[in-house]
Amino acid sequence: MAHLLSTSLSVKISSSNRPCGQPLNQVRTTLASSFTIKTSKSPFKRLVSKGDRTRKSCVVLATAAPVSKEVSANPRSGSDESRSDSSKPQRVMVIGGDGYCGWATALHLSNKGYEVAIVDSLVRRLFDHQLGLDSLTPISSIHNRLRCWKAITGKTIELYIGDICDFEFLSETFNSFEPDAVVHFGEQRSAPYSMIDRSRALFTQKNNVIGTLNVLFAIKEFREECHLVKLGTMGEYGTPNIDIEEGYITITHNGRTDTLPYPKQASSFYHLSKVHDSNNIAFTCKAWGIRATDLNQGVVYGVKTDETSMHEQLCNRLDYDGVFGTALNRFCVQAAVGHPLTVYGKGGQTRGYLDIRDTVQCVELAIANPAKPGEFRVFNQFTEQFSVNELAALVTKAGKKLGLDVQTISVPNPRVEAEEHYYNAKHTKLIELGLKPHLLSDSLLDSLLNFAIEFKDRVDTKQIMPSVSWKKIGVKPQTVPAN
Ligand SMILES: O=S([O-])[O-]
Repeated sequence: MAHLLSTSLSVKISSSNRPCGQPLNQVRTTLASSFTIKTSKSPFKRLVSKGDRTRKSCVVLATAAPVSKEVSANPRSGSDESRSDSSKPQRVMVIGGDGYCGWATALHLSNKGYEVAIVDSLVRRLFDHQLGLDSLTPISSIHNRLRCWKAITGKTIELYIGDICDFEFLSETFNSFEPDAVVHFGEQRSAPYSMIDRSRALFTQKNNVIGTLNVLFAIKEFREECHLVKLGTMGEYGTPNIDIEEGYITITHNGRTDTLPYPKQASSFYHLSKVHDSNNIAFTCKAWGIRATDLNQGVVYGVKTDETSMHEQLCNRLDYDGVFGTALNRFCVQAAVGHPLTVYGKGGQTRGYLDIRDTVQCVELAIANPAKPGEFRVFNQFTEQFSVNELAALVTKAGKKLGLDVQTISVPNPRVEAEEHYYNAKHTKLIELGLKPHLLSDSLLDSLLNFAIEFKDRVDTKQIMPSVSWKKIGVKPQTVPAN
């Protein structure tokens, strides 16, 4: 692969691409350590020729010259023979395509024959640097990932590096790529991160809400037929003492009946940002005729997909820390290194879960079956419900089979949440569209545990315990985790 790595790259860094007021020179320094950057103000020359389409020239160029020639030869080719319906979207912009779900999704869609562009500010990698965290798995730079993908499959994924909160950048990106669908993963996605301190709470809500608003305005202004597939969260609903419906509930009140948005009871500044997004999207569907699907996703586990397993440079990230790590992934890594599984409080917290292979399948299904103009669809995107105690028991059992001595401890719950509660959430709409779930099985747990064992020398056990308390959030900037 070495020959693929030597091309020099030009990247536009948007001046607003800075979390928590970080000075631009710090961003440059961080990024410059991994690849060459040209930061001249003059318009960047695209290396990717766009054939017969005239496009603005000042967005990104992270694609290498030899790749671009092939792109220009067939700018709108969707190579998947199974997708013959020309009304289906062909060009998909994956915002946040360098992240955990975004990367797996971008590769999956590219493999399925969609023309894919990744839009990402790379701020997720910066969070790791700032908080002293790291993925269990070594991950390649986005540029090397894309070169590797091209080398293996012959498929090009375009790359636009910048911040969607910068509307000028987003407009250029939209006009350059001309998406038929936008999959929006580009949000700060950690509840604990949003509860670290005031500046992270503000960053989360500004980044998420304004980013989504900009996407809505970009669709209205430049691509009104474009279908927005937005990653929401099951956490928007909270844990009500009644069944959770998919987005809407029909209520009879004082003799009158209406179907209304399902009540939202978010439990962190992050979850609240998703509620605000849902409201903004619903409103613009009504007011402007935007077509949108809100995917209220459950907790994602797993790491491998068909595509990310093709080469080590395509490997996805796997977070096990107390800020970004998700429950089952964290437990598997804890079991692999002999750390007791950290159950928060009583462990009766129940949520919907899904395998990352189902995340990519669900997004594809949503794109292939778009919402109608003006429709705001909501799908609950998970396949099974588990309590934290149930997950701990499953990991203990699977660990035993591999000869691991797995213990569980209850740690004081850093969150404010019900630890024992009713939970029954509907999740039929994606199944109706054809989702074939990968349910949590012994073999998946085996493979996740073996994966964690393979990389266990990379584990920094200081990252494992929760370090962010919902109650202790304050205005003073916090440095975490400093256990
Ligand atoms: O890449 S993310 O979603 O942590």
